[in-house]
Amino acid sequence: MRCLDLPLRLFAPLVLLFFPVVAAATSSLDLDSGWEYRWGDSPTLEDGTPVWLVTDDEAAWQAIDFPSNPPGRDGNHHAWFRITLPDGEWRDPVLYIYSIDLIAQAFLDTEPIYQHGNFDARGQGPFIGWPWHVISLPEDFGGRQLAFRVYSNYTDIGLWGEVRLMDRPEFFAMILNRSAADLVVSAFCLLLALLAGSFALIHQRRQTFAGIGLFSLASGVMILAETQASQLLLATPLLWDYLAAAGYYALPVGIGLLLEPWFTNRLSRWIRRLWQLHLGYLVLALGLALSGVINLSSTFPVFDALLATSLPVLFALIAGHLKRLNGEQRLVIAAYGLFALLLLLDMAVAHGLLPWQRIPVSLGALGFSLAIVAISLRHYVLTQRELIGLNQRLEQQVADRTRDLQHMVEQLRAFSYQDPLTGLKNRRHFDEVFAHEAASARRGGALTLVMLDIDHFKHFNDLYGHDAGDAVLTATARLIGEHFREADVVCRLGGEEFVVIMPGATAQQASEAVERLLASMREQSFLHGGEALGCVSLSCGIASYPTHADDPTELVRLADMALYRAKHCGRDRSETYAPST
Ligand SMILES: Nc1nc2c(ncn2[C@@H]2O[C@H](COP(=O)(O)OP(=O)(O)OP(=O)(O)O)[C@@H](O)[C@H]2O)c(=O)[nH]1
Repeated sequence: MRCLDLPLRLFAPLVLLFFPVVAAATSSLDLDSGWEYRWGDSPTLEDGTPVWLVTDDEAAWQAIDFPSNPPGRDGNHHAWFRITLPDGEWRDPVLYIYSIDLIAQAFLDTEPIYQHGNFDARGQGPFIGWPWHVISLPEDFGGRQLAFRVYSNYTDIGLWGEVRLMDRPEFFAMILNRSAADLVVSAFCLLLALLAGSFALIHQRRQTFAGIGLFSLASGVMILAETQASQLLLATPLLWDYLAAAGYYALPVGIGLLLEPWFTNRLSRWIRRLWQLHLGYLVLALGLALSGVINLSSTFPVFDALLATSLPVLFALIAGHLKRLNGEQRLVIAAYGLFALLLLLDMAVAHGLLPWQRIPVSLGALGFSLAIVAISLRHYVLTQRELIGLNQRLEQQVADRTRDLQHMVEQLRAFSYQDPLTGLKNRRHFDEVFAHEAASARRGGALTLVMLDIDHFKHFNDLYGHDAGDAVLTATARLIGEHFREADVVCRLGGEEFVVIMPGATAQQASEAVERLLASMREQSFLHGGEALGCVSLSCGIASYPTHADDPTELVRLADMALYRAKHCGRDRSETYAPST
């Protein structure tokens, strides 16, 4: 789990496609042959120089290709490795090592030149992380002996991964080039984690988003922590290893959270148990390591064994139920399958089951994140389409409702101008139409107003009752309407009083119409409930513009005066306004 780069032969084309910067070339020399090892720890001379660096006990040293895990460990926690450095032309040379299990001292001939970790009096010390190392060398190192004193109570002992001679600028370029892709992937995963985490807080499918969020966070943190450039950002190797462990251990928890709701009872219970087991291990292992009970390094092999078991179990469990899942869910499982495969390969390299090579674990994380993003984008497009459809339906509904509302408003408006008993227009309508006709008459034209009032209506009501009075009002209104022109506007002013606006009519024309109406009234026999109601008469007052008034608005008052005169003169008659009245 300590290596994240690419097995170049397999993945180089893919990586070049995504991350061309990774392919920058470096010239360097791998020290992967010519080593010797010796089990145990060297005694020291009085000045502290290890005896094994100065004595010539050649038989005690054994040849080994790479300074790691020599045969016959037999419970040994100490080993020494040495090599005679080759000649070469270097400018500011360094020795790059990735990495050391677990702590070590380096000597050039007898001179101590580097130390990783602290050795106590017994030559032991705690795990302080798995960083890469860069050891400065003098330019004349050719032919000199480089030796490592190593302590490890871990499964591996010695140097690990790569041991390479190079110039310092090339070393920096290599670190940056190797890290660029991982930094991008890590940022991508962390961004996805942030988005999924936010959705988990507000969305209904909380567990799904929590699973995606945790998985992305775990991958992002793990990749960032294992990226070689992280050590340049913050030289705290143990902290980075804790973060890498936390991310690594949390991966199966995240995927378990995501997968659990996709399956039914029994299967989902098994998935829950698996992720809970991993969560338990995460808390226990990191808790014990942080509290100093165990070394963080010792938690990795146990987790690797746990994951190597739980991964096949998980895939075996879900394999038979894939048909029930939809395409998106299968895509997520396929992406996780690829990621899991890379994790297992990386694990195999870390435990020496496969030769040293860089496994593109970050590519697995990228694939998973891209699958999630692709699914999210698809959902976004579908939601957008639904929204557009919904919007159109909504607009249609709003248009329908607006039309209904307008119709209602028109109806209400009509009602507000109508007298409900007689069906004639009411006083409000009269006021508006009269104002309009008066203005129009003022611009040139005649206008006549006729006021009509039923005679002794109070008495009538008293005699026949209010309902009979209503029937007479309705019949009278109809009769009035029948005796005037289309252009005339008949309104009920209130009570038993009516008015007729006659645009363009003279007083004479109005008088003739009124006389015909009065004659009809006299002949009209009113009925109510089958009962004859006797005669009802009308009194009328007429005033005309410009004959009787300088201003048309005067007509209301003048017609009213004429009506008063008609009443006064005995009712059942019509009077035209005369100035003397
Ligand atoms: N049935 C009925 N009666 C109404 C209505 N509106 C007003 N009235 C009655 O009409 C009568 C009007 O009486 P008055 O103003 O004294 O006039 P009148 O009795 O007709 O006397 P003159 O106008 O002088 O001939 C009152 O008794 C009102 O109650 C209505 O909508 N229906």
